[in-house]
Amino acid sequence: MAGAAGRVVRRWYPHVLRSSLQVPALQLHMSKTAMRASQKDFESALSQVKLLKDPGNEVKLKLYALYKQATEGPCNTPKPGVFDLINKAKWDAWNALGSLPKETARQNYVDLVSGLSSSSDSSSQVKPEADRKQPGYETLVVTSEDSITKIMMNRPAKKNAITTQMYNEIMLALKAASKDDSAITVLTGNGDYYSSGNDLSNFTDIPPEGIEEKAKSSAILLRDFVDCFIDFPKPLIAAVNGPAVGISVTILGLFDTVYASSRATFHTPFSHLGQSPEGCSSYTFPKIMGPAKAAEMLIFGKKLTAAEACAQGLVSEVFPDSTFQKEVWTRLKAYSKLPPNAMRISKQVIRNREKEKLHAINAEESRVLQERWLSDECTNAVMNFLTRKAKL
Ligand SMILES: CCCCC/C=C/C(=O)SCCNC(=O)CCNC(=O)[C@H](O)C(C)(C)COP(=O)(O)OP(=O)(O)OC[C@H]1O[C@@H](n2cnc3c(N)ncnc32)[C@H](O)[C@@H]1OP(=O)(O)O
Repeated sequence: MAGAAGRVVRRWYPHVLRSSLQVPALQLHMSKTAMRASQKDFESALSQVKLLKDPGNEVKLKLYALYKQATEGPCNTPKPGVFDLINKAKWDAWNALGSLPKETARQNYVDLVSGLSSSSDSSSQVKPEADRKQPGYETLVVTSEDSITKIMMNRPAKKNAITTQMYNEIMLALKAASKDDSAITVLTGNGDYYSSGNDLSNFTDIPPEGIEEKAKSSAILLRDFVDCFIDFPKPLIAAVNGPAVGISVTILGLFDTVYASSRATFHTPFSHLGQSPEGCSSYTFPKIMGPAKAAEMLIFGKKLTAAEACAQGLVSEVFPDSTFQKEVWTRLKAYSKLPPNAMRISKQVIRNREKEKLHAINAEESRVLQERWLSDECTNAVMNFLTRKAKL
C-alpha cells in the first residue's frame, strides 16, 4: 500500500490524523525554551496547523501525540490490535510520551508548529525560473518543481517552430522526465505561439548524399519523436498557450489532457504543404472527433478555434487567455499531488492496449511522408514559404 507522501491530504488535523501504515520511529523533540505556551498560543497553533502543507506521517504522529498529551494527559486508552496499524501507530506515539506534563506537551506542540510554519514559508518561496532551469537544452526550458516537469519550447521569435535540434531535445527531455521523480509532465510554448510545427527550414539542410537521404533521415527522426509520446509512461499534459500548427497539433491525440488558452487555434494544413498526416493523427483524430470532422482538419486543413477543438474532444478544457497560466498551473499543482503510481498505472490501463497499433500507424505515416517530402507539391509549398511567397 502506498504511503501518504503522495496523497492529497489537504486537512490533516492531528486529532483526525490519517497516517500511512508504516510506524515511524518517534524521536520527540522536547521544548528547548523555558517559556510556557499559554492556552491562546496553543489554540493559535491548532489553527495554524490546518494551513500548513502536509508535513509527512512522522511529524503528523508527533503532532497527534502532543495534542492528545496536552489535552487529555498520559495515554489512557487500550492498545489497538496488532492489525489495526494506523491506530496502533497513533497509540504508540501518544504512549511514548509517558507522563510528560500537559503544559510541556502544549509547549512542544506550539514549538513544533512554529518550526513547521517557518520552514513551509521558506519552501513556498518561488525561485526564479532561471534558477530552476535544467542545463543542457538550447531550444527548450525544462524545469522540475512541485512534482511537475515542465518542458517549454523556447523559440518564441520563430513561433516555436520545431527544428531538428528541438525534436532531439524534446525526446531527451521526455526520456529524462519518464525517469525523474515528477508525477506529471507538461509540454507548453514560450511566447504568443504554442508551436508553428515543423521548422520548414529543416528541409533546406540537404546532406551530400542528396534529398532522398534527407527524406529518409527525417522519416526516422519523425518516427522516433512520435514513439516517445506513444511510450511516455506518466500523465502527459499539453498547455496550449497559443496557436498550434502541424505536428504540434497532431501529437495532441497522444496526450492525456490538453488545456488550451481561448487564443489557441489548431491547424493541420498538410494538403496545403503537399504533405500528409503524422503523429498518429490518421488514427487518433477520427477516433476522437469522428471521421468527418477529422477529414476536414487533416485533408482540407480546416483551422479549429479552441472552443471548436474542445467541442470535438481534442481539447479537455479552454481557459480565458487572461487567466490561462494561473488557472492551468493551479489545476496541475493539485493533480501532481495525487499518488503518482496510481496515475501511472491508470494511464497504462487506458493506453497500453493501443500501443502496438500506434507504433504501427506511426511507422506507416512516417513511410508515406518520406515519399511526400520528395514530391513537387511539397517542394513547392516549402519553397513558397521560405521565399516569403506563402504563409498559412
Ligand atoms: C522531421 C519531422 C517532420 C514532421 C512533419 C511535420 C509537419 C508539420 O508540422 S507541417 C506545419 C509546418 N508549419 C508551417 O507551415 C507554418 C509556417 N509558418 C507560417 O505560416 C507563419 O509563420 C505563421 C502563420 C505560423 C505565423 O505568421 P506570423 O504571425 O505572420 O509570423 P511570421 O511568419 O513573421 O513568423 C515569425 C518568424 O518565425 C518564422 N517561422 C514561423 N513558423 C515557422 C516554421 N514552421 N518554419 C520556419 N520558420 C517559421 C518566420 O519565418 C519568421 O521568421 P523571420 O522572418 O526570420 O522573423
